[in-house]
Amino acid sequence: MKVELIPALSDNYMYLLIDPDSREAAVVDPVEPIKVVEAIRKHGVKLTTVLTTHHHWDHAGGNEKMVKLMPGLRVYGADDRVDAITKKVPDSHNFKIGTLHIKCLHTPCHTTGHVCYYVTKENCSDPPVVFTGDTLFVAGCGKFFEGTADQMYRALIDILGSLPPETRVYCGHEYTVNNLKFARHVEPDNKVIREKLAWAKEKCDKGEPTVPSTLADEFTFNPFMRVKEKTVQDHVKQTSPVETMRSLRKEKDSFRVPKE
Ligand SMILES: C[C@@H](O)C(=O)SC[C@H](NC(=O)CC[C@H](N)C(=O)O)C(=O)NCC(=O)O
Repeated sequence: MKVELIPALSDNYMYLLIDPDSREAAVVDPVEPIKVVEAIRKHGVKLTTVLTTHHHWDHAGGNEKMVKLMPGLRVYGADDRVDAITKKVPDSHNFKIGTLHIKCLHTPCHTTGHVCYYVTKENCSDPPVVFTGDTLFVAGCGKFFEGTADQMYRALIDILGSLPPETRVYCGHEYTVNNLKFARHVEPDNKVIREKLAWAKEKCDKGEPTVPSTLADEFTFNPFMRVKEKTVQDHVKQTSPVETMRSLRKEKDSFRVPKE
């Protein structure tokens, strides 16, 4: 399978997901539809589907225009607030884009109707991919606008954390440098965080994306995926992983990112 990353707005990512066998494609969170149409033309694929992670304008705000530009598109989401939605998916709902299998994973917390899309292809050596919207970022997670620490723990650790470790993570925003500065504040002695931060700064200086990461890597540098680690728990003076999640989010909500 192929994933084309399309930058949008100031720090959002849209993704074109292509099944190379059927040339059928889906787009994730097409907030700038004209850019999506250009990408479809470039790849010569047939766009059939919009995958919406959640209802926020910077993710679902292009759906109406996308459907006007390409009538007949199926628009998936898990929230009645998603613009132009045609299919409200239950948790674990499965469907296909050509020969690609898509599994909808409900991850309520950033918004109540947030959904991640997990994609696999049979008899294919490519690793699986997951589109995580504003649930999981590289080295961070979304704010708990409509949910709780228990829900984010379930989303990050129980649901996303039990996918295969090699799964590629495609998230909704480029926040990696700021997230890693917070991660370094939480675990100043974690060498992996410092190395990833140096790498991410270099990528951003060159105008290149830091996406995708892998789930295995997230467990090494993402404080919100590391809530079972003693170093992270000690930082927030907690001993339970869920309380650690709650304290980390509270601290990050008011964290002043150092300039450097
Ligand atoms: C409503 C819509 O705009 C969002 O929810 S965006 C996701 C949100 N982002 C921010 O609050 C801005 C972050 C800042 N620009 C940065 O670079 O970090 C969010 O959930 N962010 C997660 C976080 O940890 O800040």
